[in-house]
Amino acid sequence: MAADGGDALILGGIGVIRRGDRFLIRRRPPGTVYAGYWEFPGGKVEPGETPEQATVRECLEETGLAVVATRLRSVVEHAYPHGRVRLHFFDCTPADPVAEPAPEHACIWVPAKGLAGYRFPEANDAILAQLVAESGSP
Ligand SMILES: Nc1nc2c([nH]c(=O)n2[C@H]2C[C@H](O)[C@@H](COP(=O)(O)OP(=O)(O)OP(=O)(O)O)O2)c(=O)[nH]1
Repeated sequence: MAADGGDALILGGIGVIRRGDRFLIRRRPPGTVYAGYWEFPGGKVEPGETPEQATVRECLEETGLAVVATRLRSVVEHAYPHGRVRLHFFDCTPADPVAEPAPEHACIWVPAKGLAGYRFPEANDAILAQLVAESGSP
């Protein structure tokens, strides 16, 4: 982050949580970079964690849902004004097939085709296009 110097690489673990044909997204809270944008749950990798462990931890913290990371979808590097990020996007499924996110987290389930209606940080562009392509929409 910036406090470490502008050149520090921010390592992130992000969960692309899918149930059926829908994905779980949340609005970034006030006071964070890209506040008000939508995102996949996730966050910074802490010392001693793998990106996968960080993904599972952050998904639980930010949604209340325990998830299982099933596949590393991609690693995306992007230079933002606030710093360079390297984001590990993991495909995830909720550990409990009927559990719902805790209401206080204000998460929503959105089908792939609906994701274009939400504003995400730029590093997500390729992933969002992939999800739409995989959904088989015309
Ligand atoms: N969580 C998440 N972060 C994303 C996405 N796309 C994207 O570019 N980012 C960026 C924003 C941040 O620079 C970085 C993740 O940081 P974050 O601010 O969410 O991490 P955090 O929750 O650990 O943050 P904090 O505790 O320090 O506030 O990744 C996304 O889909 N989800």
